[in-house]
Amino acid sequence: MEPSNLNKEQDQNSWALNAWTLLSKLRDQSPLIQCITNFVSMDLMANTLLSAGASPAMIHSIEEIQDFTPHIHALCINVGTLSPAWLPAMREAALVADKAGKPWILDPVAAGASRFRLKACLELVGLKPSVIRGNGSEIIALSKASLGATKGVDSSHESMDAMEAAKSLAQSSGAIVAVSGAVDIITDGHRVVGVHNGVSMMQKITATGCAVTALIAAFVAVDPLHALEATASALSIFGIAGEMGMDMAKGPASLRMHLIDSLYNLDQAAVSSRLKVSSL
Ligand SMILES: Nc1ncnc2c1ncn2[C@@H]1O[C@H](COP(=O)(O)OP(=O)(O)OP(=O)(O)O)[C@@H](O)[C@H]1O
Ligand SMILES: Cc1ncsc1CCO
Ligand SMILES: [Mg+2]
Repeated sequence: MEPSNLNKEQDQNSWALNAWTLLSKLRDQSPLIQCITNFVSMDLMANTLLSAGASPAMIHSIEEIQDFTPHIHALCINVGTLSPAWLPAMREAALVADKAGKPWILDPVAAGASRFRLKACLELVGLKPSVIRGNGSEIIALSKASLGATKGVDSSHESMDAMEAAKSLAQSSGAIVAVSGAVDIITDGHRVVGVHNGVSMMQKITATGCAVTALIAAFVAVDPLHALEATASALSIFGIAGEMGMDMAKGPASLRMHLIDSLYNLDQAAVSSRLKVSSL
């Protein structure tokens, strides 16, 4: 084998081992993940976290944050069905999590769809999320701080179109930035990693992006000092569950069910043989 191919294979093996180790830790530790999320995603997000081994809590009232948030292991904030009443609770939870040293992850759903949403997302970016995960259009809007040609919550860009936007957002915010798509891109502003798992039918199930953001929160909860690796691992594990689910599915509705079952049943052999991560 060519030395460069040998290096790639060793790299792949070490990514697979790391992803499996993190999933095993998650199953052992069952981290408590607070989710302040949109009405559409609550069910899929909670079930994704449960099937991976984490403990979800959809607690979003501002009255509960001072008591509850210090006890969590990570926080996921998703602006999907944002209204002015929700924003103070999001701010407060991000501040309390940060003060308690708990990682928090931002999903800037449809960031470029309106001025209200963009301003809210930019303000949340300023509250030091560990990771920002969006689709191509969301990351481009956030990085340029401008409204975009929008299809609402769906992306009108390929993830690769958002490569430079992702790097620049990571550098300006200090967060790890992940862009989902056919290839998921994960960057700290310097290093860029690509995850080549998943199936395109996942885009036909609403809130798969929201669900994988929450899964990233759970992975970062068990390895907070390596947020880039934890983020890439979560995206590859979710993608592998999608691939295995697709082998049994007849369409989006049954894929949703089989994806959750595959995530729950995932073993080391499947992770080792299917995981595809590369440096970009
Ligand atoms: N073409 C594709 N091929 C393989 N996997 C894909 C493809 N597009 C998206 N995915 C996977 O589907 C999941 C959701 O990504 P997507 O980019 O659709 O998020 P999103 O637009 O934020 O979704 P939502 O807003 O509905 O939550 C990710 O795990 C991603 O890797
Ligand atoms: C469809 C939809 N609308 C607002 S949030 C959401 C879920 C996917 O992001
Ligand atoms: Mg989304």
